[in-house]
Amino acid sequence: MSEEQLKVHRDAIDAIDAQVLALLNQRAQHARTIGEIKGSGVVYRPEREAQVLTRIREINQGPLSDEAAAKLFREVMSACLALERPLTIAFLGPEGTFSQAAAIKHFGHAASTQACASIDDAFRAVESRSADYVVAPVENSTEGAVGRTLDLMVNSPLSICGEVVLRIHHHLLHQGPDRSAIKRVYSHAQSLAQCHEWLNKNLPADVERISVASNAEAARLASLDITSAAIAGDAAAEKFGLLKLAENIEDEPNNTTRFLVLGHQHTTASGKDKTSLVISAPNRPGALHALIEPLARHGVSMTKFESRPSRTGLWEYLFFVDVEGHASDARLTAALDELRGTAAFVKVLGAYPVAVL
Ligand SMILES: O=C(O)C(=O)C[C@]1(C(=O)O)C=C[C@@H](O)C=C1
Repeated sequence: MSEEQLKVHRDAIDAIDAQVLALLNQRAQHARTIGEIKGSGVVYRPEREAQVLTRIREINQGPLSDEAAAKLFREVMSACLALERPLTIAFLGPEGTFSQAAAIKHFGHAASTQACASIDDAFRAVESRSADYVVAPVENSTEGAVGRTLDLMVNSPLSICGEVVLRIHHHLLHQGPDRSAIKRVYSHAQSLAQCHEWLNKNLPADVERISVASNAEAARLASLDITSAAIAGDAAAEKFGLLKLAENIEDEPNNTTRFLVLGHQHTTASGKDKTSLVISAPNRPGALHALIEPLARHGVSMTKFESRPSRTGLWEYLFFVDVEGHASDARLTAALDELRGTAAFVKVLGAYPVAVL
């Protein structure tokens, strides 16, 4: 292609960029006015964001993929929302964790992220209103439930207002290119478990595996010592300037973590929602069946069922249940009313849009 031909297309791109920018600023102006109408009310509207992103995917005609188009609009909405009021999102730190990556995936880059020392601290930051929302891991496709997040939700005044699904890729990170220098590998216990087979096959048996509070902490430790390596993701590799000696070492190629977004608001229906509940049954035969039966009878589909010891009585259990639909849907309201009559304890943890990205 000649320089002249390139110029024709670059001039066209310059002209289009000017139009796109003018339109984006018009959009931002509307968002700013919406912010004024909302006044001191809640600015972040997860149901509306889900509708905007879903519509973008539907009307996209390419050549951009639906995913790429939705990601661009994710950032556009993030910048528009920041004009109404910038948001602060608490996550399990330090900087560079998958929780931070999930927070940015969901809220875009215009939101500020606030690293917390534990999932408990991240909940507390929002409960005390020093942050607006918390993004907390709740389940991993290989390792199962994140018990601490489930336990915290039982007593927290916060409600779930969104979910984020993140593909997790782990890498072996090290300061230099020489794998034989490695005497120990640091990572979060869940990540060590998710890469267990790879470690068995690819590192000598005497290389110690040490679990630490987070993958980012593991990367920080590896950046201080040539005999240490870490298992962590891209963000941690970048932050601590480490080399990827092996990429995508997770045993399960579809390794995915689901995170929940919690805040002080109740989300209205978006058209494609989920509701999360925690319920407990009296300790007698058939009690569990009695809990589930009203859901089935009212045609409510369950997408998750997880049990946890209740911590209040020996051999008593709490059941974490996700169902399709919004808590305000007629079928769900009827099922919930019946459940409240039979279960020892029922709490709606939140009703929220199904993840679009
Ligand atoms: O529709 C709104 O309520 C807006 O504030 C606008 C907008 C957007 O940019 O589209 C921005 C933030 C909200 O979370 C949802 C949507």
